[in-house]
Amino acid sequence: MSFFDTLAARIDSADSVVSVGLDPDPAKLPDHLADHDLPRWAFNRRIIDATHEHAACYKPNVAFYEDSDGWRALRETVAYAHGKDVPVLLDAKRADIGNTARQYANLLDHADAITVNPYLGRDSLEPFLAREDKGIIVLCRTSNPGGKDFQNLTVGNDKKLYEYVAQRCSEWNERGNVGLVVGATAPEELERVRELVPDLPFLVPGVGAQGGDAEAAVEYGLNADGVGLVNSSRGIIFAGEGENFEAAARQSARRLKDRLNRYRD
Ligand SMILES: O=C(O)c1cc(=O)[nH]c(=O)n1[C@@H]1O[C@H](COP(=O)(O)O)[C@@H](O)[C@H]1O
Repeated sequence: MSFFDTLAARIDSADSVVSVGLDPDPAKLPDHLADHDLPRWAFNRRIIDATHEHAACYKPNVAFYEDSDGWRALRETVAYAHGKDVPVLLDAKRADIGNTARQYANLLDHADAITVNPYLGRDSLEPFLAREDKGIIVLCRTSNPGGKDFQNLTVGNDKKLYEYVAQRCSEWNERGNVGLVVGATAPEELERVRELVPDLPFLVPGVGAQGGDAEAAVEYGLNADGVGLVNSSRGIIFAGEGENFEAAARQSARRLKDRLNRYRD
């Protein structure tokens, strides 16, 4: 089964397009988890318990796990999410020259989908694109303020770089496994990318802590089949503090789900 078929089924069963970002910043973890063998895993387990019924997907960003305990915490987290029937999108933003990219693509042995960056070109993505059953989600127009520095430059005669990226990715979607990252903080670009590539599912980060446009995220982030994801990380996992942080996370995930569902067909 392809990643997007799995995701479509999950969106349907959870009635949700919420991607819960698992970015367990060690500086923000509740004190009572500090003595745990793997505090990030202890935190994620509680977050997953609290939010899984509202989650279409979990999106751990590997930046929060790139140390020896972190990789262990990530492995436990992925297995636990799968145990709740929720797919996992590894936010790694990788790509490199061919032989290195082949190694990076092995990350997909541990997850259902991955984010990659397109700036080294087609061959740098090929080892990822070859994984037919996995989702390959390519950065197109990112949500950060500097997203416009390069991505909005006009290249060639009349197109923005992010527009080229969208069109190339659509051509590279020979196996039906490609999606795009387009931030909710750039609603005009989001609308434009949807116009250019009507069929690709988008991962739309930037709602919640970054203040992006939730309505645009749903209107343009989902394809005609209603497949796509709207991610919030800090806005959900750090909604509360202290011993009862899970309750606030649950409420925040449910609220985001309900809010986004108001804009779904
Ligand atoms: O690829 C991403 O997920 C991503 C792309 C982008 O343009 N902007 C963006 O914020 N993200 C990621 O989405 C998450 C957003 O986190 P919050 O701002 O806490 O909701 C982080 O893991 C970011 O790295």
